[in-house]
Amino acid sequence: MKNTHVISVENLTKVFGDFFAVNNISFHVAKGEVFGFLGANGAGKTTAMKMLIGISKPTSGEAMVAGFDVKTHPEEVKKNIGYMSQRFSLYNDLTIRENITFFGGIYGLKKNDIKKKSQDLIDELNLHEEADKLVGSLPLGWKQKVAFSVSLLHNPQIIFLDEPTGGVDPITRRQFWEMIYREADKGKTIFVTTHYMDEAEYCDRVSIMVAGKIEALDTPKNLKEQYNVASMNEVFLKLARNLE
Ligand SMILES: Nc1ncnc2c1ncn2[C@@H]1O[C@H](COP(=O)(O)OP(=O)(O)OP(=O)(O)O)[C@@H](O)[C@H]1O
Repeated sequence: MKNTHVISVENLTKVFGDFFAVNNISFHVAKGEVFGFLGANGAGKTTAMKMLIGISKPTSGEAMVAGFDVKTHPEEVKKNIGYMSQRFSLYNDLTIRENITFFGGIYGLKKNDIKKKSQDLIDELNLHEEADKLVGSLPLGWKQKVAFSVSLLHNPQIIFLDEPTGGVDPITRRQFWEMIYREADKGKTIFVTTHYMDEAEYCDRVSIMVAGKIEALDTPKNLKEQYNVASMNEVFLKLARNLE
């Protein structure tokens, strides 16, 4: 049963000057859940995510991530999570194998462990021909798949993905989501932001942020029923329109 909360957020708020970028949000995410974190541009998703990964101090409120308080134990939070941002890419001038070795070192893995993990990753992604090519020569979709695998090298409990598939073609996006499901099946928790509404349909639950607040949070099925529409895209549009 998915009943253990690995992310617990209570009244989390971030204020810049007198602007509430994140305004009193509360939610829980269960172990093994694929949790979609949606919102229009500027809704506050990245600001919220930065607090959850321990790199931005909340103005007020609480967040426990992987068993640690983001305010008092941000370093422990970082050790227990993986993070991949849309703009994070690997080093273009290193090969795939060199990137894995480099990031494995940063994550503090032992030499033998890095060797084994790089081989596993190359096998899993079927990258035998590309492993010793410069990452810069790979298509974006491949880079993002490798970046996702690299964010898992230190075996984190939770993986935060900030628009991981932005600009990636639909087939590669589908493959990326297959990777996400594989990790969720292994008990990893996935916290993912996306602008693609087909991807929102793949999440176990989805929250929708509007102007710093969570306006809706439920399974895609329940949200569609609640708003009496056929797709998550329409749910999203209804919520965004309500604001206007
Ligand atoms: N360091 C900062 N100082 C002042 N304002 C900020 C800062 N960081 C973010 N903001 C503002 O907070 C609001 C929310 O930004 P945020 O990046 O969290 O939105 P988002 O939902 O992630 O949007 P996007 O989908 O475009 O990434 C925006 O109005 C942004 O300008």
